[in-house]
Amino acid sequence: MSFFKKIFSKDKKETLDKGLEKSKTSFFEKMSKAVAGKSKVDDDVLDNLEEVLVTSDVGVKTTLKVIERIEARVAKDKYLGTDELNKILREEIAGLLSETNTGNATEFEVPEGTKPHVIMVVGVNGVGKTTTIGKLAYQFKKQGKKVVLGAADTFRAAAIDQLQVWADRVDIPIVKQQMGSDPASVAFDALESGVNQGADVIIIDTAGRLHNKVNLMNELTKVKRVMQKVVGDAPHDVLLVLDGSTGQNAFEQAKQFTAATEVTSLAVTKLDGTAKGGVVIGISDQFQIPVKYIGVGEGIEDLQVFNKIEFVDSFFK
Ligand SMILES: Nc1nc2c(ncn2[C@@H]2O[C@H](COP(=O)(O)OP(=O)(O)OP(=O)(O)O)[C@@H](O)[C@H]2O)c(=O)[nH]1
Repeated sequence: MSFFKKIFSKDKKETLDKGLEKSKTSFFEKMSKAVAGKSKVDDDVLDNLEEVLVTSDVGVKTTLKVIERIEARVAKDKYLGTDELNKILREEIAGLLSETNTGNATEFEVPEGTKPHVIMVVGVNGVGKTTTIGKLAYQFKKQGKKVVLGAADTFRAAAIDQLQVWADRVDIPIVKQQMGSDPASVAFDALESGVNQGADVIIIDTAGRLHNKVNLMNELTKVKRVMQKVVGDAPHDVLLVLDGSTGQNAFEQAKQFTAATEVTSLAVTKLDGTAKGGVVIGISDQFQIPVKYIGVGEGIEDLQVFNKIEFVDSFFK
């Protein structure tokens, strides 16, 4: 491992540890109550643990799987001390998540052979969509890639303005039209401009109004169809951005969006400001779609590639 990589990994770990602080404090407080006065993991402790996991936003289905695994260990080991519970949780949750072949990445990367690589970003207003696009663009630019943004969230002027702010900050071109114009037309222009400029990555921001699923579906389908007139197999990635601080609501949004369009990856933001970080464990267990990125702060460097082992290590440390 190079010196640079070592430094980077340390920074990444520190940011992750700090970002998950609220979730961890809340989790460990609940855990110490759950095992108070007990030295052995018994049925009472397991009941309490179940409640801790559910109230930490891990989600009921995933919680039940974790409890089942711990029950199996209790049955096998006969005596399991409560002082070992964190370590066991860490092992069992890592084991559970490793059954899905996703969330193993350690670097921001664009697959070989798709140039331009087109990422269509979806998600409701306020979840951190624009910020995630900006941070992602910054990471790709840092790798020397040519990035172009497309402001196809034309529903609100603020969305276009905010994306412009990020384009300026990262110093990359943006393709936009007036508020209210056809999102598909903006996406078309952005792809055409990106292709002409020899872009490696084109990131398209889209509006996500959930109040009408049929409209949302139609709009996203149209944007995709029009993009394909320029780049036949676009979009290569449909990234759904979810606000981690909304806990179970993020689950609901994931369900609704995946029903409206084919989502290929997830970003879970705002994990730093919340005690609901456990939601990432449930989401990565329950959706067949990989969590690719997590937002652990407002700074430009605070979007991380999600790695389930690093995450679980940080969470249960
Ligand atoms: N603490 C924290 N704040 C974040 C993170 N990601 C985004 N935010 C903040 O969340 C707020 C909303 O982010 P935007 O990127 O504007 O959200 P959006 O989904 O694009 O919303 P609109 O532009 O309003 O449609 C901003 O204040 C961001 O700074 C994160 O990982 N951590």
